[in-house]
Parts: sequence; structure tokens; C-alpha cells
Amino acid sequence: MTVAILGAGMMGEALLAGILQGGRPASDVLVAEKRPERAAELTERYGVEVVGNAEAVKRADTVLLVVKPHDMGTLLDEVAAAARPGQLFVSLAAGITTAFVEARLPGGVAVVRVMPNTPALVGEGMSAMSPGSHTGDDHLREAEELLRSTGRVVRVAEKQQDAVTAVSGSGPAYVFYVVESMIEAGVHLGLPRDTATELVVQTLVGAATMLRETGEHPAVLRERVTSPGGTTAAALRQLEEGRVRADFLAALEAARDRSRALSSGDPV
Ligand SMILES: NC(=O)C1=CN([C@@H]2O[C@H](COP(=O)(O)OP(=O)(O)OC[C@H]3O[C@@H](n4cnc5c(N)ncnc54)[C@H](OP(=O)(O)O)[C@@H]3O)[C@@H](O)[C@H]2O)C=CC1
Ligand SMILES: O=C(O)[C@@H]1CCC=N1
Repeated sequence: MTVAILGAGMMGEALLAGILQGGRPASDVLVAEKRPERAAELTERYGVEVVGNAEAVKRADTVLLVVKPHDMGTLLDEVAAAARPGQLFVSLAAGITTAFVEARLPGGVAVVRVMPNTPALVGEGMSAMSPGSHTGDDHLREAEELLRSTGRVVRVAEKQQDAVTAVSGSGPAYVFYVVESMIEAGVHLGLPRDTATELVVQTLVGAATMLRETGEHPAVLRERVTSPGGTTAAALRQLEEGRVRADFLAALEAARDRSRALSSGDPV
């Protein structure tokens, strides 16, 4: 079973690394990349063969489309003649609908839409997948199995993909932003930068592991940290005054709206 990755940028490379770490041999993976220096880097780092888009599609059973949304139309027009019925195309681009991909490929090609995230790079990705209009269970299971090698997978209705993009697709960036802000605050309070970084990163890993392993609601876990009249209550009061919760709501609405705009071909 050969998998081709078309578009080996940030997300494409994260998927490539996750898929290989998940146990798939490099000889079963093809990557399409135009720039020779990037191709050499990928071959050296992962031992994968780098070929052109059309050749990758001809040789693959499953094709992962990981170019930017506004490059998707051109890419599909380029590879459509190489695609064949029975193949599975998985689009991982924000805002690109299964209907958009299906309309540009021959009939009989199965299309699945997925919103992944970059923690796929370390096998801790979160992917949400939706079937196209003529995607059978076998193809869905195939996509699911592939993505499971990069982390967790859920199935969602395609109309929920804009919200998913706002939550888990872009989500790692919000977490990194919070981490960055906490490190800077620690430095402001006089801690050496490397100490502040270690404190914050381990706090994040510990808190995330507690959420996953206890299954408790985050509000319950937060209450357990918040001693009456103590330090946490003082900090949380400040965050409430800063309207951080309302800002998250507005931020995720903005991401959802941008995903919707990308589906109607809104340019960069
Ligand atoms: N980054 C993320 O966290 C996530 C990204 N995504 C989706 O993944 C997609 C890629 O995003 P991201 O990786 O961030 O973007 P990048 O710009 O890092 O990657 C896009 C890659 O596609 C390549 N490319 C462009 N046109 C073609 C083409 N015709 N044939 C082959 N390769 C091509 C680019 O090559 P070159 O640089 O040479 O032009 C680049 O390597 C987007 O659709 C995005 O919505 C989804 C979830 C999360
Ligand atoms: O920022 C973006 O558009 C992509 C999609 C989700 C995460 N990154």
C-alpha cells in the first residue's frame, strides 16, 4: 500500500514523520516536492523517495493533499489525469470541501476530508475526518488507520470541519502562545529564561496528562489548584478582568470564519 504526500511543508512533514514513526516503511511512502534542496533534505532526513506530483499520484494507492488551500485547484488540475477510480484522496487543507476535490478528479475516486494538527509530528496529533459523497467504509477505515499512526482520530460531519479547524487544527498555536506568555511572565518575575521554560513546559505536560488520565472536567482540576484566598485565585481574577475567556470565544469564531472564507476561495 503506497502513500503519496503532495505538499511537504509544515503539516506535510509532520504527517510524514508521524506516519513513519507509526511503523510504515519509508519504501511505502512517496513525497512530491518541486524544490531540489527541500527534496534532498526530506530524503536525507526520512529516507523517502521524492518524485513529481503526477508520478506520485500514478504510483500511490492513497494520496494526501497537504498544499495551501489556494494551491489546491492548480494541484488537482495537474494530477487529475494521473488519478484512477478506486484510489483514495485525502485532503488536509483548511476550508477545502470534499465537493471541491471530487469535482476536479475522475469519478470513482474516493475523497476524505481531514483536519489534522502539527503534534502529528510526535505521534500526538488530533485528526477529524469526514467522508465525501461516494466514499465507502473501506476507504474511511483506510484513512482512519493511516491517521491513527499520527495520533487520535474522530469522525465528524463535514459541516463541523470549520469549527474543528478553529479548535484543534489551529489549537496548538494558541497553546504555544500561552506557553510563550507564561515564560515571558516568569522572566519578568526574575527567573532565568531556561528555568522559566522548564517550569512552564513541564507544567503544561503535567496538566495535559492529568486532563487525559483523570477524565475530570478542567474546571474541577482548576478548583483543586485554587486554594481559598491564595495565589491562584489572585491570578485567575486578573485573567477574568482581562476577559481572556471572551477573547478565546472571539478568537475561535475568527478562525472558524476564516476557514469558511477559504472554502469560498477567499485569497490570502
Ligand atoms: N500548519 C498546520 O498546523 C496545519 C495545516 N493544515 C493545512 O495543511 C496545508 C499546508 O499548510 P502548511 O504545511 O502550514 O503550509 P506550508 O506552506 O508549510 O506547506 C505547503 C507546501 O506545499 C507545497 N506546494 C505548493 N504548491 C505545490 C504543488 N503544486 N505541488 C506540490 N507541492 C506544492 C509548498 O512548497 P513550496 O514551499 O516550494 O511552495 C509547501 O512545501 C494547508 O492547506 C493547511 O490548511 C491543516 C492543519 C494544520
Ligand atoms: O492556519 C491555518 O490556516 C492552518 C489550518 C489549521 C492550522 N493551520
